[in-house]
Amino acid sequence: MGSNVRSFFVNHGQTTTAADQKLSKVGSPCHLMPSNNSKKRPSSFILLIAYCFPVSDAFVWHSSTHRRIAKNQVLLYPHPITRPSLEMTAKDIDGKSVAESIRSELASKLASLPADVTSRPGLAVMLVGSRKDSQTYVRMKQKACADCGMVSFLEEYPKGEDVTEEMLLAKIRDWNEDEAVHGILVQLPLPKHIHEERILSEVDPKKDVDGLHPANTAKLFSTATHAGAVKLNWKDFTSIPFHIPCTPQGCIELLDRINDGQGIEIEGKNAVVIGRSNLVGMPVAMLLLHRNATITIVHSRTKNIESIIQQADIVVAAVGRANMVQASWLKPGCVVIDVGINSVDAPDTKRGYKLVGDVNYAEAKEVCEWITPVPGGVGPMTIAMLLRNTWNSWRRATGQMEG
Ligand SMILES: Nc1nc(=O)c2c([nH]1)NC[C@@H]1CN(c3ccc(C(=O)N[C@@H](CCC(=O)O)C(=O)O)cc3)C=[N+]21
Repeated sequence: MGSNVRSFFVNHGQTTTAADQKLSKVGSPCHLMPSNNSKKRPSSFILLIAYCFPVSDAFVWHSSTHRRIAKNQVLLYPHPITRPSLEMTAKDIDGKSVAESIRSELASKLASLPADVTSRPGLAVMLVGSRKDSQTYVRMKQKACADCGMVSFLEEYPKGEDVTEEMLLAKIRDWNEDEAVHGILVQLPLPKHIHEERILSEVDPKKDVDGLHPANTAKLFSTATHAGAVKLNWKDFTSIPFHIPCTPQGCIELLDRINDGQGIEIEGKNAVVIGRSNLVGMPVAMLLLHRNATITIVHSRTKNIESIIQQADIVVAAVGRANMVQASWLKPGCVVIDVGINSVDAPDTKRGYKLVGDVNYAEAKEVCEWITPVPGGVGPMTIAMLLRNTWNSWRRATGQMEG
């Protein structure tokens, strides 16, 4: 095999042409090797084909089984021998246990406060309407607070349709003044007749533990330092003197903690974010940018979405469409952070539904190196980051932390 040879194809007719086109789109030069002329094929190659091997950054596409290959799709498949660091099946990123350790760290910090510090971090949650999922999330947040020794306050407006913006604004002003409240969270979505941005803008930015106030968003989307001459340290969220949305923070925290706490290098990597919401897509792209990744945001109007994702070292999926991202869209060895929480019917389960991500997990696991499961991935991190934001807010308010 010459070192200039980067990709091989075994010709299996039409599909090879599709593969060829797709690979050239990805920018990988390919060499066709006709399989209908078996005499020309070195015998060792047959074994290699069976493994679908890459030679450094080159790939042989295994088409003979047609197993994971849908019409017009190419599967780029890593070989374990030529890439020793790559295992055939991805490792799960255990968000649940990372979140648990963050929560217990917070709990022990709170438990070991000096006796004269009697104040405790307080989180106020506003729940408007009677969505079942929102109720569940709010309950989880309150329990998380109690578990680690924080105080929580709940203001519920079950009849969402009767609520006026003025009522909500008045409550938020109360909380802004209340010294026992260090974090304010308005559970989203709000009923249609309520102007979401108007409500979120009323929250004191210092208490905006969701990081959704325009003042906090602006700081996240800026390259200014905000800390006088001191450069912000994007590797330590606790040192950042404003609030950052919880789910995006959780995504980065996971990237930093995988691989037995060593994390993976973000700098210089191609990161593709799928989705552009205020809550996740846009802020997570900014966080990746601050960590010197090259970012691309793809969305419903993006052309050639698959070939863009195929170039990603890091994929963050945050669209809310069950199993949208297929294994064939992923570059072998990439890291997948699946933010999607979609419920799909599952009549044989107790709840009658189950949660799945935006990524086709079972298939993707065979291609990428690391992947977050759903549930048990990003979800629990969101809550852990909310607690940490509330803790930081309290420390700043009580003069225990600069900034
Ligand atoms: N202002 C605001 N802030 C939010 O942070 C916010 C919001 N609105 N609206 C809705 C989304 C959703 N969200 C989740 C939090 C935890 C899990 C979570 O812990 N999920 C578990 C499973 C939970 C289950 O089994 O139902 C998991 O993924 O393992 C999921 C989703 C916060 N959100």
